[in-house]
Amino acid sequence: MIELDRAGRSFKVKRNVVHAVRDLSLTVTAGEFVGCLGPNGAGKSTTIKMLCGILTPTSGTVRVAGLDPSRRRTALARRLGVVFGQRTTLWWDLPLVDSFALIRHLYQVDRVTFRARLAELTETLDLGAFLRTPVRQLSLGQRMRGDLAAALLHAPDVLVLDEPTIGLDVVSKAGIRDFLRRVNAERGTTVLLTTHDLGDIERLCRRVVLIGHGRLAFDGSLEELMATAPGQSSIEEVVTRLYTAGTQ
Ligand SMILES: Nc1ncnc2c1ncn2[C@@H]1O[C@H](COP(=O)(O)OP(=O)(O)OP(=O)(O)O)[C@@H](O)[C@H]1O
Repeated sequence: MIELDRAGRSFKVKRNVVHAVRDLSLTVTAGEFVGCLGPNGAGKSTTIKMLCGILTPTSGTVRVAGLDPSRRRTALARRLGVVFGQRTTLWWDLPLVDSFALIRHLYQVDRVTFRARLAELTETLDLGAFLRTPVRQLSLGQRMRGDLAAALLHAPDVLVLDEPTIGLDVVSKAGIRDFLRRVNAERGTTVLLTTHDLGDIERLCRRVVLIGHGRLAFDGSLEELMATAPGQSSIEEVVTRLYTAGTQ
């Protein structure tokens, strides 16, 4: 469902070249739930942007649902849902429900299907109390639930999330995690998420990949991740050890 084959992305900054992602090969199959970790500046967001077609790789290839994201953005949009925790895709001044109506038009979802999906998402994400509130007046937790609904209204096969729980309180985080678990288990949606919150990884991800200096530094199960540092009992300790052992 997601394939990166020796993908790389560099940026020219004045006279220097920044290699944000280098030689990254990764395959995520349909129905997987994969968490992506890495220190600040490791290349996670750049990778996500290549998966969405926002950035074109400068080397290697990227495929999502069999499509080249940067060349087939419109076709890909029907198969892919994206949430950036730090930036909303909703219309700031419009009531949430109006953003959803615009998304229905953009993705050409028929009215009956749209109504059924919106009702389901409103219930599972508990959106009812603020559907008519302008997005700019929503709390961060409410806005994130709105963004998740917006990303799923067209029932994509793949959901890519860049720090979806950033800034949320423990109860909001638990709600979002529970929702994501259900989306993956019940709809079979493939999920790739980046996070700095190790609770997201522990509670959601069967597979963990770690990016350091733009390269793949680890790919395996949570148990295999823990086994990289025998004697360390918490995921925080294991990840700290990996980050300080050359991935940053
Ligand atoms: N548009 C750009 N121009 C120049 N350099 C960039 C650009 N985008 C990213 N970079 C650089 O690429 C590297 C990887 O950045 P990226 O945002 O992918 O990291 P990240 O793993 O998502 O970090 P964080 O966890 O802090 O969000 C960094 O050194 C960053 O400064």
